[in-house]
Amino acid sequence: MTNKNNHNTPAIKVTCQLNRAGFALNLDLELPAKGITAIFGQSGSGKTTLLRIIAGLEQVAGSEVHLGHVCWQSGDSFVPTYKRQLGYVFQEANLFSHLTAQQNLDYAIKRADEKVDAQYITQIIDLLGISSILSQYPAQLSGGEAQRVAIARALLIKPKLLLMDEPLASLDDAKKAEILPYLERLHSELNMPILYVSHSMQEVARLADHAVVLQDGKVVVEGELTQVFSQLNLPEHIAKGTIISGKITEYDDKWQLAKLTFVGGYFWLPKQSIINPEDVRVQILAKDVALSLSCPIDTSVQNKISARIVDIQTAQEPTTILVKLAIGESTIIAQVTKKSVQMLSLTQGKEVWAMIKTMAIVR
Ligand SMILES: Nc1ncnc2c1ncn2[C@@H]1O[C@H](COP(=O)(O)OP(=O)(O)OP(=O)(O)O)[C@@H](O)[C@H]1O
Repeated sequence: MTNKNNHNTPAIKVTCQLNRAGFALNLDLELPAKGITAIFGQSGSGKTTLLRIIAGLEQVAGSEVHLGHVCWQSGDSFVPTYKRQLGYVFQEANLFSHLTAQQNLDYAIKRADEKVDAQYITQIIDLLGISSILSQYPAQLSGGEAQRVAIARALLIKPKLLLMDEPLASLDDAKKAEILPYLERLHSELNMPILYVSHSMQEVARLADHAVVLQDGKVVVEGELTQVFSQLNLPEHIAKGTIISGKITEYDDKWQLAKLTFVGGYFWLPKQSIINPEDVRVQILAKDVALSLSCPIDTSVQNKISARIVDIQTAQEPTTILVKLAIGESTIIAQVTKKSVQMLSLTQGKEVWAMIKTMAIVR
C-alpha cells in the first residue's frame, strides 16, 4: 500500500527500476523537500541503495531523480555525484585521519559550490557543539564527537539535501543520546531536507516528520510520520504502535505528573521525563493498550480514554489482532486477543475505553 501525497513544497522525486541478481528495487517516490524523512525497513530492503541512487553513486539506467526543479537524472542525462549539491553522512564518520577536525571542515568548505561565509561556518560549528574539539585529530575524538564533525563537514558544502545513512548505528546508547539533540537542532534551525535511514523506531519517532517503509525493494507505506505508524498492516518486524504529538498543558505537582494535550484528548505522563513541554512526542505500543466497554474505575491504569474503533486488522496472527482507534482526530492501536474481540463484540464503529499502560516519551 502506498499513500501518494500531493505536497505543496518542492519535492524529491525518485523513480527507479533496478533488477540485479537476488534483489530488485522498484520505486516511484515523491517526498517533501523539507524536514526529516525517515527511510525505514529491514536489513536488505534497499534503503542504502535508494540513497546511493539519489546521490548518483549508483547509476541505474532509466531512473529519474529530481530535487525540486533541479534534475539530477533523467533519460540520458546524469549529473555526477560531485556536482549534486548534497551532503552524505555514513554510519562511520570517515574523517581524514591525518587532518585535524578543523582541517577536515576546511576541506569541505573548499569543495562547496557556493561561497561559504564565516557566519554560516560559525552557525554550523555552534549547532553541532564542536568548537572546543576543532584542533583534535580524529583518533583523539570520541565516536559521538567524530560523527558530529562528520555531520558539520557534510553541512559545510551547503547542500540542498542531506543524506544520512544510519548515522548513529555505530554508537552506543549513551553516545546516541548525546547526538540526538544536535540532530533535532539541525531540523529546527536549518531549512534543509534530510533523508534519514534508520533501523531504530525510537530515532525515527523522535526525529522524523515523514516516513517511508521499504520491504524487499518496494515501498510498503509512505506518508506523514504518525499516519505511517497508524497503519495496521505494516511488516511484521515493525513494532506496532503509534506516535502522538502534543504539548504539556498542566502539571500535577502532588503526583509528579504532566498532562499532554493532543488533537482529540490528553494523557498523563511522568513529569520528570519531559524535555520540551511545548513539543512532546510519545510512542504508544499496541501491546500496552487494553480495551474495555465501560470506563473502569477500579484499575491502576491512569490513562482511560474514550475512543471509537475505526478498523480491525484482517491479516492476522493466531492469537492477537490489531484494533485501530480514533481519539478525536488522533489514532492509537491496541493489540488484543481474538478471544477478547469476540467476547466484547468489538466491531468497526463501536465506542470503547482505551487503557494505556505505558508510553515511551521519545521527545
Ligand atoms: N554493490 C552491490 N552489488 C550487489 N548487490 C548489492 C550491492 N549492495 C547491496 N546489494 C544488495 O542489495 C540489496 C539491498 O541492499 P541495501 O544495502 O540497499 O539494503 P539496506 O536496506 O540498506 O540494508 P541494511 O539495513 O542492512 O544496510 C541487498 O540484497 C544487498 O545484498
